[in-house]
Parts: sequence; C-alpha cells; structure tokens
Amino acid sequence: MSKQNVGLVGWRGMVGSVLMQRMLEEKDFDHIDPVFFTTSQTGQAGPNIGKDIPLLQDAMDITALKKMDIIITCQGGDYTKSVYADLRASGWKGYWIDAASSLRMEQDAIIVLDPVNQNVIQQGLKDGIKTYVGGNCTVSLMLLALGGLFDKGHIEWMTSMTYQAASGGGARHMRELISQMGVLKDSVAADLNNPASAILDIDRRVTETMRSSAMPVDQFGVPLAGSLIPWIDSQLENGQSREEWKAQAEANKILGNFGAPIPVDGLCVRIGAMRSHSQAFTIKLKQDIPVADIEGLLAQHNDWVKVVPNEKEITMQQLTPAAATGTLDIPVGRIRKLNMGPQYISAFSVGDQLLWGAAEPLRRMLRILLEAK
Ligand SMILES: NC(=O)C1=CN([C@@H]2O[C@H](COP(=O)(O)OP(=O)(O)OC[C@H]3O[C@@H](n4cnc5c(N)ncnc54)[C@H](OP(=O)(O)O)[C@@H]3O)[C@@H](O)[C@H]2O)C=CC1
Ligand SMILES: N[C@@H](CC(=O)OP(=O)(O)O)C(=O)O
Repeated sequence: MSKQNVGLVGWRGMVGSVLMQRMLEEKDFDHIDPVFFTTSQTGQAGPNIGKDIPLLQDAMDITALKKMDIIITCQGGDYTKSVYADLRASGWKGYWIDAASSLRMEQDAIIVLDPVNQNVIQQGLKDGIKTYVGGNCTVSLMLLALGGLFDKGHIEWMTSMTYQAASGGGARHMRELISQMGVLKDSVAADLNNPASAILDIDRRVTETMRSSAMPVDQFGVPLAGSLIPWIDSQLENGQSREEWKAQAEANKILGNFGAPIPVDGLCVRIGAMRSHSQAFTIKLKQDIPVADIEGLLAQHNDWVKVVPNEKEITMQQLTPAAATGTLDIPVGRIRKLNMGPQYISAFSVGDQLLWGAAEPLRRMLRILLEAK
C-alpha cells in the first residue's frame, strides 16, 4: 500500500521543532511521504529528515494542500482560521491535525490525548470525524497526571491552580524571561560578589531595576523574572481568564463528558519557569479513598505518569520543572488528605508543556491514523 502524503505546516516554529524532534526519534517519517509547507520560504529546501523530500510548498496554496491525505499544523490559530474553512469548502476530505486552539470546541473536532481518550478518538474515527486537535497544555498535563482518578469516576469536582512556564507565550517570551533575569543579575553583580554587602541594599536595587525602563517587557508587558503574572490569555465576562475557562470546557470534552461535566476551575498564573507547567490541585472525591489506593490508581493509568511519594527530599528532586523538562514524564506528588475532610485531597504535578502539552499528542494521532489505514 502506498504511504500517506502528510503535509507539515509550522514545523520550524517552537512547537513544530519539538514535534520534528519527536517524529525523528520515533521514526515516524519512515511511515509517511512528508511534504513540508511554509508561509515564508516557498521553494527553499526543507529540513534534513534523512530522506529526500520536495522543496518547501506554499502553506496558503489550497491546491497543494488538497493533495495531502493528512495535514499536521503547528503554525497557529491565525493560519488555521485563514485556510481550514477554504480547504474544507474545496472538498478536501483529508485528516487535519492541529496544535492551535481555534477548532478545539467545534462539534466535528476531537481533542486528542490518546492515553486518556483513546475510546473517544476511536469512536470519532468510526463516525468519520476528520479534524483532531491537541488540547490546551495545562489541560492535557492535568489529565495525564490525574487520569487514574478521572477514569474511575472518582472526582466530584476539582480546582487547578497553575504555575505556567514562559514557553506557553512562545519563543520570544522565553528569550525575554532570560533577558529579564540577566538585567536583574547585572544590576547587582558587584555586590553579589562581595559577601560583606547588605542583602537589603541588593534587594532594593533589584526592585528598582525591575520597576525601571531597563527591564525588557515587550512580550510579557510586565516583569516576570523575580515576579509572577496571575493572568494568562484574554479576559472573559465572568471574571475567568480564557486559560482558566479551558480547564473545564476542554477536560470534559476530552473525556467525552457531555451530559454532566465535572466542575474544574482555578487560577492560571505565569511564573519564571522555562517550559514546564506545574499545577496544584484540590480534589473533592466522591468517596473516601485511602491515599495508597489513589497513588496506585494514578500510577497504573498510563506509562508516563510517575507518582512521587509525599516526602520532602524526593519531592524536591523529582517534582519540579528542572527535573521534568525535556522528558515525557508526568511526575505527580504531594498527594495527601486535606483538613477539609477525608474526601478532599491535594496533588501537584509537573510536565513539559511543549512535549505532552503540545507536540506529542499530535504525532501520536498521526500514528493512530496510519494504523487505522
Ligand atoms: N507555545 C506553546 O506553548 C503552544 C503553542 N501552540 C500552538 O502552536 C502555535 C505555534 O506556536 P509556536 O511554535 O510557539 O510559534 P513560533 O512563533 O515559534 O512559530 C510559528 C511560525 O513562525 C514562523 N517563523 C518565522 N520566523 C521564524 C524563526 N526565526 N524560527 C522559527 N519559525 C519562524 C514559522 O513559520 P514559516 O516556516 O511558515 O515561516 C513558524 O512555523 C501557536 O500559535 C499555538 O496555536 C499549542 C500549544 C502550546
Ligand atoms: N496558553 C498556553 C499555551 C497555549 O498555546 O495554549 P493554547 O494551545 O490553549 O492556546 C500558555 O500560555 O501556557
């Protein structure tokens, strides 16, 4: 059987580069005939993937896109909005796999996170659904961490308080975070090297610098290094940020809960981590379940979740962005009963928001499609 023509759009961006890296690691290109598209470099050579590929094609060219059996895009929501409807209107019946949020809540789109919703994906394929979209990073990471409890229907409601990395804003935000850190350090470099200097003088100068025009804030709008930003994405009329709204809306859609959605809400906060998002959960269980049983359910749910015992040393070593970044691991720990009662537990999880939070569900959906052919 001939290989599927797979169009890749947005492959050289930040999410796209992580996707490419994972596709090379998993030898996904051996199973497809890839065609690389671009919005700015048509006719130039594509990336080195160890086999011959055509020159870069125009990502706005509906006729070229129509030749693809499958299109994967990490180019962003504006791109999706500008070509998707026209491509479908042209009669294209191929599969569209997308990292952007624009199509997530459409009725004829499935949000993909196969370790959690393989059943929903398989049903979608049977029903002829052709559009598969990666979930919001915090939502996907939450469901992978707590899949064992969702799967068994143990959660009555939950809150998620997030600690989201700079990468969620894009590559320029990551650069700005590091630049901000550098400006702060430079403002007190001499005193830092002098053990006799007064810490309150150092602190005062850091705060002055943070509030001064020396601080680069073009991307975030305000300092993030040495501070935090308790708002992510746009403002909704009900007081939620759009990022907060996604938690309940997307999680229930991913799980296929349409009748009685599980309430999920909380505050989303940007912090000075590079590319791993963390989340603190308060969970109301439907019944009192021993902590050891909860840990067992979580650990068994998927191959990537790693339960971290609720002990100081191992938590500090393993339950951090520094430990999780660049890996597919989803550590989850700080699992304990809360003072509110035996049905209330806490948990804390971390995950690389460019891997499971963005690229990995897309390449796994590609493999699901190839296996279904
Ligand atoms: N950042 C995140 O955490 C997440 C992002 N997403 C989605 O993915 C989309 C893309 O995000 P992200 O990868 O951060 O976007 P980037 O800004 O890194 O890349 C987007 C596009 O910019 C173009 N580009 C222009 N100059 C450069 C350059 N010097 N290096 C690389 N690319 C360049 C490329 O398109 P071309 O080759 O056509 O010129 C590239 O595909 C987002 O809009 C969002 O919808 C989804 C989940 C998480
Ligand atoms: N909004 C996320 C990143 C992101 O791109 O989310 P979404 O795919 O839902 O637009 C963050 O800032 O961390």
